Amino acid sequence: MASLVVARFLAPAANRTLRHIINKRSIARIHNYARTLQISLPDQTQRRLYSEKKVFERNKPHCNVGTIGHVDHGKTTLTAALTKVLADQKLAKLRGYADIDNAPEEKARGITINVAHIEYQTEKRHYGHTDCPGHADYIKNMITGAAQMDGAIMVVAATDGVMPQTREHLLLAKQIGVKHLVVFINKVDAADKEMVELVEMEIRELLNEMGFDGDNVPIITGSALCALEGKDPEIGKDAILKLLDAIDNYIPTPERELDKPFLLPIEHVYSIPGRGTVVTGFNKVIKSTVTGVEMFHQILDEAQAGDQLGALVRSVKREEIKRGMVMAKPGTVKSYDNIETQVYVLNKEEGGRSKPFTSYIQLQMFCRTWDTAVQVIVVDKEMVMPGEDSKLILKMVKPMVLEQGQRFTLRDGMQTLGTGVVTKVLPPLNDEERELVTAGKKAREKKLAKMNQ
Ligand SMILES: Nc1nc2c(ncn2[C@@H]2O[C@H](COP(=O)(O)OP(=O)(O)OP(=O)(O)O)[C@@H](O)[C@H]2O)c(=O)[nH]1
Ligand SMILES: [Mg+2]
Repeated sequence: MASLVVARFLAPAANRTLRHIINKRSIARIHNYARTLQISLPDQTQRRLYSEKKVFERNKPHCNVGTIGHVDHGKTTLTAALTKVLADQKLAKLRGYADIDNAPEEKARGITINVAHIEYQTEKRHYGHTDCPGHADYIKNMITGAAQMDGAIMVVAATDGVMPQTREHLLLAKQIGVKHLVVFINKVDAADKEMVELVEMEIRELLNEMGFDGDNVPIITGSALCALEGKDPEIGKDAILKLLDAIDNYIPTPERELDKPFLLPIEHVYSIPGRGTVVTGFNKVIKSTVTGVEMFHQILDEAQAGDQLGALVRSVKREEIKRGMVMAKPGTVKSYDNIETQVYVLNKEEGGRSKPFTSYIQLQMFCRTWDTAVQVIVVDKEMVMPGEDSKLILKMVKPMVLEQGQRFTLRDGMQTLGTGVVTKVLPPLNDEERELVTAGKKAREKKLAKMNQ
């Protein structure tokens, strides 16, 4: 029966009617049928599908980058400008500013709230680009966005220079594991030359201070707005081309760990394919099968580590899956609620708190795409001062999928408190400990007072 369907699908592949009805879904279906039946599609059909750009062609290395930096410095404008300049070379589809910041609240407030994923290519590589929000209220989204980057594009407006989230984003990116970055000094149309030079010096100093190679990180100056509006090519289009060149050459193509078991932190619920995959997290294990994989709405023959993957999963309701869960090969991941960590606590200048803290402070822990409340136990000392590196035990309100060596961020309300790495997983919390972790503030204080008597 199934083969009949395929035969019907393929036979008229050469005629125009089919070309019109070919859409993403029918192509996926054709591919999946073909795969299930272990037949290869005729060349002609393959070519047709590819020529319609509906199937992802893995003919260049893939690299994940993205824009970070202080609010209003021009990250989204730059993202749009990158697609514009590359669209002229047929290496991208133009994505306008309003198309990237497309949520009603983003439009109304003129700021980015959610990260946006964009794709483009250069001659050298295929890029997934994540445009992050700069506003301090949306650092949470920035952390998730940056966690996917192999390299970052730090945007600094020449009119403002280094601002609080310039520092905070740099520090977070570094701690999350983004080792390489290039800098774009934007809005040079609105600043004089001296100002631009000063800002460049300031950035190099900051980069060195934060442990990046400040003397050698490429810094490109230009105007994203001019590039987007097709004005003043010297600071517009040419600057964007220079930036792309710096990205191509300064951010190395990452070595992907292709031999490790499949693991996909879920960012959006949508759909993806694979075989025998499990969606897990939040104490809940859902078994399912991945029936198709795609990247940027194009079908993949095969997904790899590092892809911006979309997976179609069979018979799982949308409401059952949430951001923060992970998809993984059965039996390869575990969740924990008690861990030992090494944490660097930010000082005030780095956007951290000004006062020390002691055991039993409740914080929010951010990791991959999830976040959860944790209770902190300070080990080996009374209290932790801002700017200190400390061993902390974190007791989590709910078990989360994690592993030793994993990096995370700790936040206290709207403030980033520190960043760290999981050094050891500890035995699960007992009932008493769990009660203390999940209790409200008053009940916790009461319990602690009793314990100390
Ligand atoms: N003069 C000038 N203005 C620019 C330039 N690039 C961006 N802008 C303006 O700066 C403002 C902020 O730009 P966005 O691209 O939204 O900034 P952003 O960094 O994405 O902001 P958030 O995502 O909210 O942090 C907009 O009004 C842009 O038009 C530029 O090169 N020159
Ligand atoms: Mg933006």
